[in-house]
Amino acid sequence: MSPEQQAATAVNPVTEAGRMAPKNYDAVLLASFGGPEGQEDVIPFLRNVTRGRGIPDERLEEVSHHYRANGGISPINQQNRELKAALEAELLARGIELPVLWGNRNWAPYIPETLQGAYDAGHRRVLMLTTSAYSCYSSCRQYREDIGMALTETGLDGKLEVDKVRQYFDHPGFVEPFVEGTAAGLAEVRAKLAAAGTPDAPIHILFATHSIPTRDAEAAGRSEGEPREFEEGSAYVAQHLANAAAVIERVQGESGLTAPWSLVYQSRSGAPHVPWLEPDINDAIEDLGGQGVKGIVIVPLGFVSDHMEVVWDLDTEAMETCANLGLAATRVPTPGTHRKFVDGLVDLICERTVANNISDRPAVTDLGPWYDVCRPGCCANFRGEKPTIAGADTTVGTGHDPYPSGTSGETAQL
Ligand SMILES: CC1=C(CCC(=O)O)c2cc3nc(cc4[nH]c(cc5[nH]c(cc1n2)c(C)c5CCC(=O)O)c(CCC(=O)O)c4C)C(CCC(=O)O)=C3C
Ligand SMILES: [Fe+2]
Repeated sequence: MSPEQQAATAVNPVTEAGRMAPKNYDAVLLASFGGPEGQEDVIPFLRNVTRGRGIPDERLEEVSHHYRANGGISPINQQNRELKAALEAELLARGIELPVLWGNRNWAPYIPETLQGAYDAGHRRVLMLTTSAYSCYSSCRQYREDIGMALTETGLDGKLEVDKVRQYFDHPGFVEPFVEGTAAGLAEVRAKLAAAGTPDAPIHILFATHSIPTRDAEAAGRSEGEPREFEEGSAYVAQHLANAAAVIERVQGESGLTAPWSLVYQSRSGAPHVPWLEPDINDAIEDLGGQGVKGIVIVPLGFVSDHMEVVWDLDTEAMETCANLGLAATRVPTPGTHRKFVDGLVDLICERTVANNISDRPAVTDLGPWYDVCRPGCCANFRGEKPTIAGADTTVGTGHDPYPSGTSGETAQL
């Protein structure tokens, strides 16, 4: 460990394994992407999303139609209101007194306003839970930066402590809804093929996730100077592959159903000359059709709720590709507010809290359980470093942690 890292762990109660000792949090922050709630919101929302990200205007124009076709409304905000209510209900049922606050990256309620409101209401120690399960810049570091910048902007750095729940891609609460959905999806497509008089026709399972630039994929979940190697050179890809294999194994074990599978990508953005993860789901469907596959089960393994990227890119576009090729197809639900997912998220909160602490940290792949505190340099932002929380090398949020290393914070005063 470098002297800098040693200094960082001396002020952060973080163990070697990237764990943070349980604390007495006084609020949970449900942090999400945000989405437009009417036609007049579409363009301002897209500007917020793409600020400084080098997305061509043609792509924005195209994406605006996805929202416009839905009345200018993204389903994501309502889904988060429902998730917030479900989390509150489960916390209450377990007798845990933690309010759930909600803040978004790209639309109201915005994260800085939520944090200011939290502070004004007397909260001092907040645990952030995001609606992103995997490791990459967009799904992990960007949220850490959003908090880092919000604390700096509001002048709350050093006054309000914010930590983050680990990336939960392989938590059973996230995975099990996909297991149920995939088993049901396989049965459904098999039944459709049987009804068409081809009961034994081949089916293929496509695990779908968001494409990201290959440079971001390579930097995902990677610590500076760390020897850990990931499949296909990317923690983002490796996490999806391992999770898909875990889903397949469980589906077979529980239902006896199985089919060949592959990991595919969707929602590619950015300039055409910049390489992003491939293959695109629509290209994959065409290839499979050409190889004689007759049924497709789409599992949106990269996503937490049935938001626009799911209802447009999968339910509209990918399903249309299947229909054009005469393939029987279905799209499996995302975890959304599935009982097991909500329970799992509350378990993840309990991993971090002194009251109702859960010391067992389940993970269905051998990549996890992922880190509570990101290692130095993890998921690099190639456009320049920003203040971040929840990293071993960060200087905001927990950088001002008043607890000595390894203590629970139970008796500490703020
Ligand atoms: C990995 C990942 C997730 C999964 C993790 C997670 O769930 O968070 C995700 C989710 C989402 N992405 C969403 C929407 C958009 N993403 C965009 C652009 C981008 N996404 C990227 C990555 C991801 N995105 C990237 C690398 C870009 C390029 C710009 C940049 O480098 O930052 C754009 C701009 C237009 C375009 O280029 O498509 C939009 C509108 C919505 C909201 C949907 C709704 O409204 O219901 C959600 C949940
Ligand atoms: Fe996105």
